[in-house]
Amino acid sequence: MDGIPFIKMHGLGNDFVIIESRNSPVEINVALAQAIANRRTGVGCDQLIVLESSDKADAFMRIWNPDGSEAGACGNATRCVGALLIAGARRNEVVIETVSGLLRASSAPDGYITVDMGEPRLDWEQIPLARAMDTVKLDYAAAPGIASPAAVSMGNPHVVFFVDDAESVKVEALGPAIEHDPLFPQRTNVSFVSKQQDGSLRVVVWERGAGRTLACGTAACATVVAATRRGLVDRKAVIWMDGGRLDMEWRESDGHVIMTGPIAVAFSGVIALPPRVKAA
Ligand SMILES: N[C@H](CCC[C@H](N)C(=O)O)C(=O)O
Repeated sequence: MDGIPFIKMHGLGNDFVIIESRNSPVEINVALAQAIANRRTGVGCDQLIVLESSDKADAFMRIWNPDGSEAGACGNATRCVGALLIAGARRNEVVIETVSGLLRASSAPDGYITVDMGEPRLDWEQIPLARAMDTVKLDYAAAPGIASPAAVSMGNPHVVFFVDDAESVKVEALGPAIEHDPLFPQRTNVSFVSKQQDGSLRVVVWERGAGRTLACGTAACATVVAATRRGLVDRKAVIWMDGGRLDMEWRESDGHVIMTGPIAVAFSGVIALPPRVKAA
């Protein structure tokens, strides 16, 4: 039976099916992406990642959400792909091309991976928003006490709400309405953030096209940028997501957002394709 080999990896529980398509191209379409990502009838993942050939990087990383939409960035997956490419290339740093630009991944102590996620996009048209607004504090309210968020793009749209207690936000109730609000023409990822006693930031995420996830790397990037712009942190932050910790910096020297965190391999396998049934 025909099949597509894959490896399942995750970063803090944000999990990915990764398909190698650089040598023998694998044709993925919306229906196949949805089928693979389906947690009941497929392999199941938060994003499907397809590695394609690139003439300016070690690989081009294509990112599919479980709803079949393509995403412009995926921080935790970039760490996982970085680890795979570093192992294969026997180098400590690799370059990954995405639709949003070139990202550099490098090995860090304790088997962690550091990714330079590039510069945030901060203009309302770059998020994008449907109308001109100050992205430090949007003129937008989602619910009582859930208002005036910041907006940041890391190559994908993020809206960041600062709240008293992120863990008490009803994410599944609020997430879909915010994701689909007409203010966000390309929908948006949604983060709820609260500052903790020790100065770290607790972040709970509703992802565009994926729903609630245990972690989201680009949300962590958007959060450190938004929190710095709002005066809550000074460019560096320890971010605690449901799945664990990310160490973040919005670097002053070049304005790039740097993320460091763990990755893990779960298993590998083959996605079985339906037998080619010949028409009678
Ligand atoms: N899990 C990913 C984000 C996926 C973003 C995707 N949901 C979108 O439509 O932008 C991360 O670690 O950054």
